Amino acid sequence: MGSQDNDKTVLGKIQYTNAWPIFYYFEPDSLHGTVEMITDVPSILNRGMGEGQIDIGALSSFAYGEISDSLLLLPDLSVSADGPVHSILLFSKVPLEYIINGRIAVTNTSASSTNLLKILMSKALEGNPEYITVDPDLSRMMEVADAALLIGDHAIKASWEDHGLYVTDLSELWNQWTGFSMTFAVWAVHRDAAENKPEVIREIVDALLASKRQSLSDLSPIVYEAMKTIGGTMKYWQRYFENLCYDYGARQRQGLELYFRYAYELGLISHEVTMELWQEKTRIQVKE
Ligand SMILES: C=C(O[C@@H]1C=C(C(=O)O)C=C[C@H]1O)C(=O)O
Repeated sequence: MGSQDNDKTVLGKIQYTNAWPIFYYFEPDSLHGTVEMITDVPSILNRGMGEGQIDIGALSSFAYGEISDSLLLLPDLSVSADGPVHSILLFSKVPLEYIINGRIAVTNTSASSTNLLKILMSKALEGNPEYITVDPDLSRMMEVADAALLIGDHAIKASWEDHGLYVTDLSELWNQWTGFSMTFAVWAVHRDAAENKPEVIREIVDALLASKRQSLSDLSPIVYEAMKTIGGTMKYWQRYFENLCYDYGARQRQGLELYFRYAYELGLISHEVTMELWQEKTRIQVKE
């Protein structure tokens, strides 16, 4: 697996604002290796990782879980929230408890959030709704369903509209129900790319970590860019980015382990997920 061209490394970048801090100062042209970027919504990147066109980069945590055997998790990188996330939102005509056996339209851009919804509906609310997967367009979704799940910038823009719908933040619901944090995106590398070109991968990981550090030390360039391209106020974006967590430590790992366990119990993932860090693998290789 991985891109067939050994001189080129293909990197997946999530186009939503929630992932910007990790990519904002990442400049592929400044690296020694040749790195090609593919920027898209999570579901497209998930497929690229799964089919091997993408070697390294961001993907839905759920998609990582599905193919964890062929991937290694990159350290200290994620899009997580320990409570509300503000951009994984279920819009409904009536309060949540009345739609647990209804019809829910879910965005075709997601994997983690659609499966989080299934876990919450089934295990927390003991419901069994019908799901339809469609383009992320709130008014169209509400024409064909009782509720609509949007993620990323689609959810953010819809949350600013005056549509009179109930809004449930799925990350907040997960946190209230389990007490755990939720990780929506992780960064991972194909095992063969990690093995065949360790220097390039090391350089990419260092550059992503450096971008994250620089972004978080002063959010204002990202905040202005978000205002310019998406809209909204400075205060909104400052709070939005400050509320997200970009780390991947014990807290995020525990939340993700629980999420994968529930996904397995419900048959959403066909196997139990074992998470292996790229760093651990490198250390083992160094010792050998
Ligand atoms: C926080 C978010 O997380 C995103 C949600 C994803 C999913 O549902 O599969 C994937 C990547 C994340 O960037 C968001 O979209 O708002």
